[in-house]
Amino acid sequence: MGRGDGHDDALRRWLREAGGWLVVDGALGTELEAHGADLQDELWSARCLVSAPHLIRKVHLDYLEAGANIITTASYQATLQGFQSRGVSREQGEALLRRSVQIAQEARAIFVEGRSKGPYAARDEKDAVASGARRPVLVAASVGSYGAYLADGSEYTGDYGRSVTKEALKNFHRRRLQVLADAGPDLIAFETIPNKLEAQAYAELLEENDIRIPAWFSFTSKDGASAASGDPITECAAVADSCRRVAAVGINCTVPRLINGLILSISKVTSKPIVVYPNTGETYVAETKEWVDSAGAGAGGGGAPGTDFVSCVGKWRQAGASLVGGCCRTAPATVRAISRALREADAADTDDEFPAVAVL
Ligand SMILES: C[S+](C)CC[C@H](N)C(=O)O
Ligand SMILES: N[C@@H](CCS)C(=O)O
Ligand SMILES: [Zn+2]
Repeated sequence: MGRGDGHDDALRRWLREAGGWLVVDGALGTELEAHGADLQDELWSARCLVSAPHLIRKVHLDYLEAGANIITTASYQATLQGFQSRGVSREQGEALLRRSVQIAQEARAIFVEGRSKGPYAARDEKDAVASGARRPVLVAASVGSYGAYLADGSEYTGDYGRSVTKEALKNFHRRRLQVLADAGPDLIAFETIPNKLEAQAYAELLEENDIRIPAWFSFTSKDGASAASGDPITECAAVADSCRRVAAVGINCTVPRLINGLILSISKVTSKPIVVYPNTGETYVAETKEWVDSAGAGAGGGGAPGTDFVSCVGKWRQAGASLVGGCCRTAPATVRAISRALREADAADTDDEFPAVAVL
């Protein structure tokens, strides 16, 4: 198992300073939708970079207030090629990518400013660290997979067809990745990766473009043993493990019941931190861009997404996850509950170390 030689140190340091775990935010796209944004569009959430940047900032802020340490930008489905097919020039497209990072940075600035003045402002730095009030607040630039750009749900199948080679994937992502990295995020989140080929393309791009911002690789799975394409999850995670630029490896937008087994499999091939942020367990129907419950019925559109999986967070932490959040259809309430569950898992751990002794 590879150990990073510097590129993953920042994330390990943030984790150490935070006491071992960090809370990732919840869904961005579906939460924008819950606030009334229309994502029935090939650009999906990236559409809001033009139509509703204020709403993106609000959702980021809601997650920070709910306890997220990491907010993920609205660039998941923002690609130069996607923008171009809508008549957006290359320059304007690059500006929108940079804007996605700026919006998250603005939300962080507003949050940090409020935190230092609010009623719970810690009296000094020592108090602040002890109370968790100074946990890091980080911006992760989202890079959605090629399948996200295709807008046909293929981030959940990994079926890109034979003509899509590793070189083609590298060419597709290269400039977008560079623009996002140059915008100065703290992390780069390669999300919803459905196959090994795309992970290999990302790993090579990180090296070739000398991207020094710590990245995480996060895969989707439908069966708990492999990435969505059928490539064994251990092989996919091994690609991430062997790239010194990758700071964490994990799973997102996958049903909660598969997460524990996937953490255990990933931990067999890497000692890098493990990130998990499942969806609510509903299924995405690409044709209608809607979510249905496991029985195939409509998932209730704007209804409050569940926080059901939160009872598993302690178990996931024990299995080896150190970054935990939510993906599609989760909400700030989910993140608040995750944050509480992680604190409780810590407390339970401490109780184990110092068992109560009735009689001395
Ligand atoms: C994470 S999925 C729900 C994003 C939307 C998808 N790429 C589509 O355009 O249909
Ligand atoms: N960060 C993205 C992931 C979609 S699978 C979002 O939450 O919209
Ligand atoms: Zn998702």
